[in-house]
Amino acid sequence: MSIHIEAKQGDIADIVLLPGDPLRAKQIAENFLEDVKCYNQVRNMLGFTGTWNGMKVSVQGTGMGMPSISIYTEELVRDYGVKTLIRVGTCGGLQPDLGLYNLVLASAASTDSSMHKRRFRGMDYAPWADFGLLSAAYEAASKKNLPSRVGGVISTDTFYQHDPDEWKLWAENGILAVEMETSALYAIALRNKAKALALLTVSDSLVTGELTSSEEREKGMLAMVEVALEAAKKVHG
Ligand SMILES: O=P(O)(O)O[C@H]1O[C@H](CO)[C@@H](O)[C@H]1O
Ligand SMILES: O=c1cc[nH]c(=O)[nH]1
Repeated sequence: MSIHIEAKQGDIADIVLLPGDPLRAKQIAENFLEDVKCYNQVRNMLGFTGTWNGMKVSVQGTGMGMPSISIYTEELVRDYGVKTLIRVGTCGGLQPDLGLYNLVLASAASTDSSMHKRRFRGMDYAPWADFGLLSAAYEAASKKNLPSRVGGVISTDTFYQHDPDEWKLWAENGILAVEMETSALYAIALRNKAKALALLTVSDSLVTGELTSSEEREKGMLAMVEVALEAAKKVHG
C-alpha cells in the first residue's frame, strides 16, 4: 500500500498502461483484459490488473498534468517495483499533416513546467522514451497501417493558454503535439531505471481547429491500446 494506491504487493503487474482518465482505465480493462481485478479506488483513480494474451498487465489512471502523473508513477516504480510504463493518452496536433486519430509516438518531451529546472538547478533536461518500446510500438502501428509519427511533444502545465498563438513557437521548432504528462513520466522512469513510452492519439488539431467527439475518441483509443500491448509483449515476451 502506498499513499495514493491501496494495492497489496503483487497486485500490480510489471507492465502498466497509463491513461489520464480513470474511466478510460476501466474501459481498457473491460475491453482488453481477462481475469480483471480492480486494485485501486483511492480518489477514484481506478487501477486494474488482468492478463492480455497470457501477459500480466495493469492499467492505472493518472489524472491530468505532471503533478498528478508524478504521484502515480513514483509510487508505481518505487513502492510496487513497476518496470514498464506506457502512457495511452490524447494530444492536440501542432503540425498541419497530423490528422485526427493519427498516433504520435513521443520520442522525447519538452515542457513549459519548471519541474526539471528545479531538479537540475536551472538547467534544461530533455527526457526521452525507451528505444526498445518505441521501436516495437512503431512496428506494431505500421503493421496495422495506423498513421503514426515519431517525434518530440510538449508537456504543458496549462491546457488553456493565455496567448492563443503560444503553441506556434513549439510547432515552428518541430514539436508534433501538445499534451500534459509525458515529460514528467519520462524523467521519473529514467531516474528509476524503468522503461517508459507515451502513445498519444490526436484528439484535436490546433492547426485546423478540428475536434473529435468523446464517442469518436473512445473508438480511436482502441487501436492505440493494442499498439501499447503489442509493444509491451514484444519487449517482455
Ligand atoms: O487523454 P489524457 O491521457 O488525459 O491526456 C490529455 O488530455 C488531458 C487534457 O484534456 C490531459 O491529461 C492531456 O495530456
Ligand atoms: O493537452 C491536450 C490534450 C489534447 N488536446 C490538446 O489540445 N491538449
